[in-house]
Amino acid sequence: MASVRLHGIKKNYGDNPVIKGIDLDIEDGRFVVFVGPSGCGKSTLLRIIAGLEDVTEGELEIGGVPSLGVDPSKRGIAMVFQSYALYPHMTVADNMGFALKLAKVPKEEIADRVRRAAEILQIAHLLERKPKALSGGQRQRVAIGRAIVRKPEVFLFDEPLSNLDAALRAQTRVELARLHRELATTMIYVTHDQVEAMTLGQKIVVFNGGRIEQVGTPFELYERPANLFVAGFLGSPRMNFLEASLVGERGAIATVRLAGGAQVEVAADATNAAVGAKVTLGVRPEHLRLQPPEAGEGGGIPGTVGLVEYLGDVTLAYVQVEGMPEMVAVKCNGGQPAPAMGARVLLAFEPQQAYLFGADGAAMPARERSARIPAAAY
Ligand SMILES: Nc1ncnc2c1ncn2[C@@H]1O[C@H](COP(=O)(O)OP(=O)(O)OP(=O)(O)O)[C@@H](O)[C@H]1O
Repeated sequence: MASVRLHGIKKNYGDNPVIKGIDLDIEDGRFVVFVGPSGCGKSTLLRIIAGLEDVTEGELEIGGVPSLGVDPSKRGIAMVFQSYALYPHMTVADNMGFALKLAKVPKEEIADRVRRAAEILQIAHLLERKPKALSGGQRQRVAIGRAIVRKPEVFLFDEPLSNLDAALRAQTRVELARLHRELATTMIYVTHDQVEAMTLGQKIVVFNGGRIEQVGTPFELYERPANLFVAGFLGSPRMNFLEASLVGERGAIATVRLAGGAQVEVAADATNAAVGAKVTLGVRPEHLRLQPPEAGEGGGIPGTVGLVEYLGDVTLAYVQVEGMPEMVAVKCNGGQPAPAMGARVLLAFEPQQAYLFGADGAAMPARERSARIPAAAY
């Protein structure tokens, strides 16, 4: 097991800066997920840790040892790729033991380590098969087994589940979490799938454009996104954003006016923003309630139901906000009657469940929400 420390890491491909200064501490034994949109540099960073890419600038320590320039085979890491990269002419057992054979580990020990890894992954009955006689999920387990037998200090996973169908992805996700509990080894996992990130990561690192947007537990990132990017990245459908201007603030409750004219309250400390400042109101689809328009007393955002999607457990209603171009997504409990298309409604929400972002995209702090963060995560 080992910690991983990145300091001031930059990487250019020619004139193109793809990693723009990364500082990150990964504690020993943690499961850390790198997540972000395509092209944000997360795979490049993983490959830098693995020693498959040079850096332009910066420092890397694995287990407290400066590791840039150290040969990949000497870094104590094992990497599992999206393409399983198994040797087709070798049996599962030979595939799993191949790196040990190259390292001249005695035969009996190789057989022993392969057998133990195969038991952990429940593929002991497949050891004599060739890869072509395996399903995609089984091949992926062999690829993971090949990493386990090397007893690495750090596992690196680069989108290992993307070639599996949805059901198998879900099952393998659960197995990876179990594997991490059993081995208690540091694992760094790259994905663009927010469900994988939320379910596997003890710590999630959200990347965008070669930079880190936020680091936190799944709970922290979902409940307390630092900015518009993180707020919009995690959650499906994503958080609704509505342009607004600040009317005033009292006792950490801000009042904002939407471009369409509606005035609503948000639990946010807007004392650093001027009255009239442009802000963005953010509300997650599950925090909105559809009310009849005559319920207007308590305030709300008037609109018209433009589209209804019945998904079984939930129904999604998309509401066209009055006087604004935006459609707002609302998650309605599947047990409730579906709202009618074309119905006029008021969108209501609790001030504590909404967010306010300044003109620079940063979230304004909210005392009430912070209090809901549990002390110990995971
Ligand atoms: N060998 C290379 N030469 C030049 N540019 C590269 C090279 N490898 C990656 N890039 C560029 O670096 C950027 C980051 O790529 P990277 O693969 O790290 O992104 P990613 O976040 O992992 O995306 P994806 O999820 O699509 O794999 C991209 O713009 C990519 O085009």
